[in-house]
Amino acid sequence: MQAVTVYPPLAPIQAKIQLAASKSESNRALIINALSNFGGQLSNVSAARDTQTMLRLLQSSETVADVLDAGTTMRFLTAYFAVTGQNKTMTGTPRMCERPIGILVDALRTLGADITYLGKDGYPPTQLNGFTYSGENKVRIRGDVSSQYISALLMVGPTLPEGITLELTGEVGSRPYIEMTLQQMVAFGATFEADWEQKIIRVPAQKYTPTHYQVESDWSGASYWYSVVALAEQAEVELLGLKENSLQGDSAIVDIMRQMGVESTFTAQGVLLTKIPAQEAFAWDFTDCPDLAQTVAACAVAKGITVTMTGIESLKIKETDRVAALQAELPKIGGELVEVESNTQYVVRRTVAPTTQPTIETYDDHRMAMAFAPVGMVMPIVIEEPHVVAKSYPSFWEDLKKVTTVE
Ligand SMILES: O=C(O)C1=C[C@@H](OP(=O)(O)O)[C@@H](O)[C@H](O)C1
Ligand SMILES: C=C(OP(=O)(O)O)C(=O)O
Repeated sequence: MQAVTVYPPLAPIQAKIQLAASKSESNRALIINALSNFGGQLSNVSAARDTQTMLRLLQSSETVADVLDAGTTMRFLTAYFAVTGQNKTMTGTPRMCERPIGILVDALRTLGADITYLGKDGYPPTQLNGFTYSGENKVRIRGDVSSQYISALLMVGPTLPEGITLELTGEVGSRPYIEMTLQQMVAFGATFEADWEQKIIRVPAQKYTPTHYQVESDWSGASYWYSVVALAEQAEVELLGLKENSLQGDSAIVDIMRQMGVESTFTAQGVLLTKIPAQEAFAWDFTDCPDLAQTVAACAVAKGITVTMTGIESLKIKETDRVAALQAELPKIGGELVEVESNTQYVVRRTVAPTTQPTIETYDDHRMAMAFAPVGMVMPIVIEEPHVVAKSYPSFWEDLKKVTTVE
C-alpha cells in the first residue's frame, strides 16, 4: 500500500465511531474458549490480524504455527500447545524472532514441557515436543519483561493436574493485562487467589465453564481518537462500545487526555470526547499502559505539551524498538524524546515548529502509524506503509476518513 497523507479537517469534527474490538480481550477469550473444549460463544471478536491469526492457528492441524508479528498469539499459543501436548514449530516474522520468549519457555519446562530452540536460545523459533507433568506447579517468573508470559501461564493453569502458583519477581509491568486475564478466566467459571503484596497468584486445578463472552471495544485504538480531538481545532467524537469499568488498562487514556485537552463523558453507547483546556506540562508513568506511550508522545509534540514519561522500558522489545522509533520520527514534527535518567525517565517536548510536510516511517509498527496520523489535524502529514494498522485496527484509515481527508 502506498503512503497516505492526512490533511487538517476543513470543518469542525462531529462523529460517531464504531470502534474496533480489543485484540487483547479477543485473544484471551479464544484461548480460554479453546481450553473449554470450544464450547462457548464469543461475540465481537476482533478483526485484527493478531486475532485472526490466533483463530486460524487454533483451528489448524498443521505442525508449523506462524504467528507473524503477534506477540500475544506467540506467547499464549506457546503455552497452550505446550501444555496440551501438541507437537508444533512456533515461528513468526524476523522481528518476532528477536522478541524474547526464554522466560516463558523456562516456566513451561519447569511444569513438564519439552521445548527446544531452533535458532537462538531464548528466542523463537521453538519446537514443542509434548508435555509430561513434572509434579512441580510452583513457578518463579520475572514480571518486568512481558506480562504476556504470565497471562499465558495463568490461562493454562486450571488444566494442570495441580493448578499453578506463580511467584512474580522484580517490578510487575503491564499489570492490568494480568488482571484482564484473571477476570476473563473468572468469566469462564475459574477461580484464583492473588496476593499483590507478595506477588503470588494461585490458580487451582479446575474445569472452565463454556460461556457467552462479549468482547469490548479497544481502548488502545480509542487513544488515537483522543489525540484527534486533542489536536483538531473543533471536535466532538462519540466512541461506541467502550465501558467506564473496563478490563483494559489502556482506559487510563481518559485521565491522561484530561490533561491534554479532552474530557470524557460516558454515554449509554460508549464515551463522548469533547475539548477542554490543556495543561502545559505533566508527568505520567506508562508501566501499566505501555501501548499508550506513542499516542501521547506524538500528541504532546503536536500540541506543545511537555510530558515526563516513565515506565517505557518495555517499548524496546515490542513490534520495533519504539523508543528509538519515536526518537527518529518526533524531530520530523518538531519535537524530541530525551532520556533524562538512564532507561527510566524520558521527556517528550516540542523544540521547533516544523516547516515542511513530514513523512513518518512506521517500522512495521501499527502504533507508529496510528500515533502520528492525528498530527494531520494540525498539518498535512505523510504516513509510510499505512497497511501496518491491520495488526490491531484494520479499519483505522476508513474510520479516519469519516472526519478528514486521507489520500
Ligand atoms: O497481554 C496483552 O494483551 C498485551 C500486553 C502488553 O504487552 P507486555 O506485557 O509485553 O508489556 C501490551 O503491550 C500488548 O500490546 C498486549
Ligand atoms: C505490543 C503489542 O502487541 P504484541 O506484543 O501482542 O505484539 C501492541 O499491540 O502494541
